[in-house]
This record gives sequence, C-alpha cells and structure tokens, in this order.
Amino acid sequence: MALHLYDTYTRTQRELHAIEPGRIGLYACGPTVYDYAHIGNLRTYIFVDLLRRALEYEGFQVNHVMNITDVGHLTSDADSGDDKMEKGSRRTGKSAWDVAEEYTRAFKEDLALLNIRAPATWCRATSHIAEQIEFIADLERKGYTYRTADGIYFDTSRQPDYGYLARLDRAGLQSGKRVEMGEKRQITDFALWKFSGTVGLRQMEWDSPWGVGFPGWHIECSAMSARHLGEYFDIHCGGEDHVPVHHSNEIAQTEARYGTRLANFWLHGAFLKSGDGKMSKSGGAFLRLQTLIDRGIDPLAYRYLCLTTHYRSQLNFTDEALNSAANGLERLRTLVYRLGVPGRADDHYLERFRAELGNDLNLPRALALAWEVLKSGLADGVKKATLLSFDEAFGLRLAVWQPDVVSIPQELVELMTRRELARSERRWSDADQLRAQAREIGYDLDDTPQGQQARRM
Ligand SMILES: Nc1ncnc2c1ncn2[C@@H]1O[C@H](COP(=O)(O)OP(=O)(O)OP(=O)(O)O)[C@@H](O)[C@H]1O
Ligand SMILES: [Zn+2]
Repeated sequence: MALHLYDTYTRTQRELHAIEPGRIGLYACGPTVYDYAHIGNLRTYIFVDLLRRALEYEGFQVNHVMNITDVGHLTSDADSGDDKMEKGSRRTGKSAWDVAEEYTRAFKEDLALLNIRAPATWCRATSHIAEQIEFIADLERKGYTYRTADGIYFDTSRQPDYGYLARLDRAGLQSGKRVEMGEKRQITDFALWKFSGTVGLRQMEWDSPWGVGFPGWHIECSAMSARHLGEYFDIHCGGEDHVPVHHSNEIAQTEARYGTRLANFWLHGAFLKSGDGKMSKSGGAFLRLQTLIDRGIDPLAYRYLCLTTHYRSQLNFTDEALNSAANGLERLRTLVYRLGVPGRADDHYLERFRAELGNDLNLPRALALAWEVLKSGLADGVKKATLLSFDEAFGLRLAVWQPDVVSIPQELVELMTRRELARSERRWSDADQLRAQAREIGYDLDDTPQGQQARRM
C-alpha cells in the first residue's frame, strides 16, 4: 500500500518512494542532553516512532539514526548565549561530560518506557568533531564562510533559496535586524565554529584550523547524517520549532557542500502545549515522564494520548486528557486480553488500517478503527489477531499485557525496563544493581531466553 506523507519542504502530501527500494534512511534530531526530557520532547519521539513503525508495517527496512546533542546548542538560536551543556554543568555541579552521560541514559530509559524502538545508530556530536571540522573546511574552500571575532559563520547570502523550507521572508528579517547580531553580516547567518573564550571558560573544546573552539549546533546534523546515511536520504524529522532555523540551516550547509537538499521528505511534529504556551525546559511547567509515573500513570497511557491527536496538530496537555487516555488504554487492553487466542487477522480491516497509516499517519483514525473492530461481529480470534497486528504500529504492548500485571508494582516494571536496557548495552554492574533493587521490593529477576521473568520472593 502506498504511504503518503506530508512534506514540509514542498508543503504537500505526497507518495513516498524509497530512494533505494525497500529501505528507508531516517534521521531524527535528538535531544540536547543538559537536563531530563520533558513530555513535550517525548511527544516528538513518539511521533518519530509511529512513523518508523508505519514504515516497518509496510515492510520497509528502516535505518534509523538519532543524534545526541552534547555540545554547541546555545541558549539562544541567534548564536549568542551560553552552551546548554556548560549551563547544565554549572546547575548540577558535575562535569559537562558527566551531565551528557547521565541525561543520555535517562533519555534512553524514557524511550524504553514508552516502547519507542531504539534507533539503529546513536551518534554523539562530541564523537564526530573531525567530520564537522572537515565539513566546515569544505564549506570554507567553496567560499561559503567568513570569520568574525567570535567564530566562523555561514554566509546565507550565497544561497538564493536559503530558508525555502520555512518560506522565510529574508528581506523582512534583515530589515528587522537587531543589535545583538554582532559582526554577523545577515541576520540569518549562523555559526559553524565558535572560538573558546568568547563565551566564558569551557570544558568542551577542540583544536581546529581556525583556533580552539567548538562546533555550532546545526553542523553536527549535516555532518553526522552524511556520515551515517549519506548525502541524500529519505526522511528527516524533528519538532516544528526546527523548521525556521535548525533545519533551514542544515539544508543550507548540505546544499552548499553536496548540492542536495539533504532529505527527500521533511516531517515535523507539532508541539505539546501546556496552558497557553509550549511545554519547555526553560518555562514553568516541566513535566517529565517520571513525574507522570510518580502520579501512578502508566507511561503507555501517555503514548495512547499521543495516538489520539494527529502528529501535525498541537496537543494541549491536561490531567483530564491524560486520565481519559489512561482509561481508554485500560479498556482496550482488557477487551483485547479477553478475546483469548488469536486466529487469523481480517484482511478487510487490515486494508483499512493501512490506508489510515498511509494517509499521513492518521493514528487517531487508526485507533478509532481498533474500537470499530472490537464492536464488530467478527469472531473473537479474528478480532484478536487483527488488533495485535494493529498494535505493531500503535506500540501499546497489547500482546504481553495480562490482568495480573496490575498486581506487579509499577516500580518493578520500571526497574525491569531499565535493566533490559542496561543488559542490551552490556552495563552488567548496572543490571546487577537493578536486580538488587528489585529484591529490595520483594522480587527476584530471572534471565530466561524469553527475557526477564519476575518472581515473588
Ligand atoms: N513542547 C514540545 N512539544 C513537542 N516537541 C518538542 C517540544 N519542545 C521541544 N520539542 C522537540 O523535542 C526535541 C528535542 O529537543 P531538545 O532536547 O533540543 O529540547 P529543547 O528544544 O531544548 O527543549 P526546550 O526548548 O524545552 O528546552 C526536538 O525535536 C524539539 O523540536
Ligand atoms: Zn538536527
């Protein structure tokens, strides 16, 4: 079945044709690991996961790459302000490297708790400094850069179509330019390399042909996507705030170096809002997944909530909406469980389901279809098989849910999820420590070929 996706670049919904038949290269801008992710950030990664699952449902092999921004993301998009990592270091009293390590781990745990499939490749900006320097050096050779007192900048005036992704009004922006532009020639120009010493003492810095410093935020994604997916790949994703600056700049750099617009499709997830603003780390309402868990909410209830709103519509977070999602999930699980042994899935419903996914990932309609299946006159085994097939795309773990799981404390589910992750990353001492923690709350964990099994001690 054809997949039609809304591409921000062309502002059209169009059919996806893989560049290489059967395979999709997918790059999603990852988190800046200076603090915990909030559930707004996580909405974006649930969207990316739903996209990936829809692609896999259609039989594509997805090469999913996600970066970890552990240097160079400044507090202001205008290339001024502090590096978020250095700020995180001051806030916590830990080194910037430790801060990155700690929040990267916390982020991966959040993804696991939300049943988000882990990317095939994680790449850290600080592990790709050489690639970024090489990229900038090539841009310099091609005449796209200039030097100021604080760094090497990309000259956007060299590109007539700079900002096309965002349909930027360049002339309007330029005439509204502000004083804090420093020595930048155009307001849209951006830093490729910043010199140390211009933004206070730094822990993270490297030698380069231009002097000691650190890479700008945008160059990491152009350099790492090229390294892991090539100069032109199928789909690039991120949150909607990336359109006017970060993704416009990624395209500018890649176009200048390779002559491609980086990705065939550009997909953007809309924000999670809280009250009247965007949920953000800097703003007041900073809800972590753990905050919800502490309130007794199953992380998958948040996933269910995200399924009920299309990824291109903003979602207003309220306790009522979350509670009703939790109830919906609970009812769905119970009803699916009671259907007993799966038989053969119903082709007609599978077809309709795929049509919903193929219509720019219409998960709200796909979810409504699941309820329609439950109410239909199909035999129980057929319903069950059909719904378990749907769940490949929903990711609600319907197949493994059992009513007695309710009697397993949520704390244990979390410990087991964290331990699963620790084991997959061969962090054996962490895994042992988590097992000891499980014992403290009365459960022994056995590692079996089917995975971990909890036993009451
Ligand atoms: N309220 C939100 N809803 C959905 N996605 C969001 C929200 N805020 C940020 N994102 C997305 O989360 C992803 C990770 O972003 P990142 O870790 O850099 O956080 P951030 O943009 O610095 O967040 P904040 O502005 O809250 O500090 C990006 O794709 C970004 O677009
Ligand atoms: Zn990026």
